[in-house]
Amino acid sequence: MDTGIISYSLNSIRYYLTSSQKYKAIWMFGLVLVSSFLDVFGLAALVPVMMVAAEPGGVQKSKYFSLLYNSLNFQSERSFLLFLMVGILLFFLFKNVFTTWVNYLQTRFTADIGLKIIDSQLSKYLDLSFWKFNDTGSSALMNAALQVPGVYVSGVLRPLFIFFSEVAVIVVIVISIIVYKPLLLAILAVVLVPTTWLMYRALRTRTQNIGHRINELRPVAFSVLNDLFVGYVELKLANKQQEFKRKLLANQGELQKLDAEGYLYSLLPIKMIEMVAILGVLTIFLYALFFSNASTDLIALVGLFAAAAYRLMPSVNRLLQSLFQIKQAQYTIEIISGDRNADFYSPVDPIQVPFTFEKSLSFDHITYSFPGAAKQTLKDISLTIKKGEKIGFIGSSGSGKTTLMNVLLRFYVEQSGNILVDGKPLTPQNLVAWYKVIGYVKQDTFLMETSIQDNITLGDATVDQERLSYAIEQASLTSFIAGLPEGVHTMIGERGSKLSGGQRQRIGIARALYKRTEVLVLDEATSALDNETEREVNEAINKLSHTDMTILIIAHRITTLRDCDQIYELSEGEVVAVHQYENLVRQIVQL
Ligand SMILES: Nc1ncnc2c1ncn2[C@@H]1O[C@H](COP(=O)(O)OP(=O)(O)OP(=O)(O)O)[C@@H](O)[C@H]1O
Repeated sequence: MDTGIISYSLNSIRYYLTSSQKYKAIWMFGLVLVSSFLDVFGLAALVPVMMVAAEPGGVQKSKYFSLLYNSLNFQSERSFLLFLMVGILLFFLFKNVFTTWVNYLQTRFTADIGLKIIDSQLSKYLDLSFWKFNDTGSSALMNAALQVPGVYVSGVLRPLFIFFSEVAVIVVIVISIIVYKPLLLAILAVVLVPTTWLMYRALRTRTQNIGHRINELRPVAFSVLNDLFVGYVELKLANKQQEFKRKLLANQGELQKLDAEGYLYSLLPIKMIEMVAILGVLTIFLYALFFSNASTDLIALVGLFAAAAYRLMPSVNRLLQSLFQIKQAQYTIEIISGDRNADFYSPVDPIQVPFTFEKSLSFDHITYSFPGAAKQTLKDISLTIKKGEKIGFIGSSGSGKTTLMNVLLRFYVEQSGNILVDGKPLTPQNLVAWYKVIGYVKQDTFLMETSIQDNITLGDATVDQERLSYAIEQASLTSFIAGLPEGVHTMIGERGSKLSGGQRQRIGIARALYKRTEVLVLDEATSALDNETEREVNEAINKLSHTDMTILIIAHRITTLRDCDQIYELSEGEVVAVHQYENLVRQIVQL
């Protein structure tokens, strides 16, 4: 009917199936067919048995039943009927056990594919280049990684099975009608095919649009909900919670409406088909009534038409419903097979070479501009840092400090120039080795809702206790942790809600130390830290100054840079000055 959407769906699955799974899919489809036939056969067998049972002496009148009766040597009609009833009961029992088993296998199979798609989606998104990752946003990614594969399984895979099994059932019915009465098929085709086709044409675009709109609305819901709960404090203080709640409710209201509309469309086909079938019956009747030469054959034909249409209708209905379901979930196919543009990804190169950092680290004529940006964010930056040095970076907001560090961390890749480690450029082939060397403590340290220990070790199953104690000590966390009832096993709350700002940053520092970071990038918090927090963080940085760690600090307060060997000042993506701490302080005092 619409080979487009069906072949599109099949192609999307093929990508995820191993060759053994492809065979399994065919085998599964065979089983689904058998269960559909059992369903049809069960109902078809019931009617003649009931008719024979209802009529005394009916067994002998029927050619097939009398044959069976005689060949099995039955002595009374009553025991034969009992035999038939038991047979039917056993058949239905078998049929239902069998179809349940097939349903189970089918759901297991589709769930396996669903899991594979989630896996592949996650791998895809974990390889996203950082700018594309930021561009897409976490709400959309969360939706595309979990929700979309779920909808794909229920909205594409399962309906595909239904579609094919109904096609097979319809084909069998049609063949039987051709054998039995070809004229009937012609009438059925004239009545049912255009209706079904028009019905599908009328609703398919609408249904597809509903799917797309639902897909637009879902990430927005995640995002607003996230704002509502993460921004609990700020939104409450600003008296904005109700406004955000209204936004979420408006979003959910539209979603519910679309859901209802989609549901309504799925109910329409059967009603329309029924109307047309009735119209067909009435037309033949009217023809018989008004053209008196119409034979009794015609009346019989009406009966047959009604019976055949009655059996075909549910199948055609399920077929249409499955197509609509796939149309509504078509966006999931677009998402899981889309975004394969190589520019969006920076996967880790499978060939990795070992690498050491012994002497120096250089930014060598680094230039970077964000995709689509008119201006360069970093303009020809060159500077060299010796191993073990502590280097500060200052400059007004937006001058490019974080971007420069992101190039060093390889989240952004320079358009020209190189990052040189001991004179050798960083390439995709030494990225894994580089990530072992470098650590990053962000302004808003990433914290998990777990214990202090798990936050420092990032959930290491076997913890190196000595390294952990060293990291805690160097990050000035010893006395704080000692004062906690459960020590390092104390839970820190969601995103570290039970910790102070300084404690959070120091956990980040401890994490870098536990990892045996050799080059640490420290982005000092811009948010107004109170004096105590500032003292705590400075104390930790101070301690680090006496290690052989190379430290690059983006500072917003001059005092943080007391132990720095050099301080680079950036302005509009360029290094405009290099300072020593004392000179800098003197300059500021003079100002
Ligand atoms: N993902 C991005 N896409 C486009 N432009 C960006 C992106 N991230 C940052 N920029 C722009 O690049 C410039 C440098 O930003 P950057 O974050 O490096 O500044 P910064 O010196 O670290 O500022 P701050 O001290 O406020 O953190 C800014 O003009 C910023 O708007």
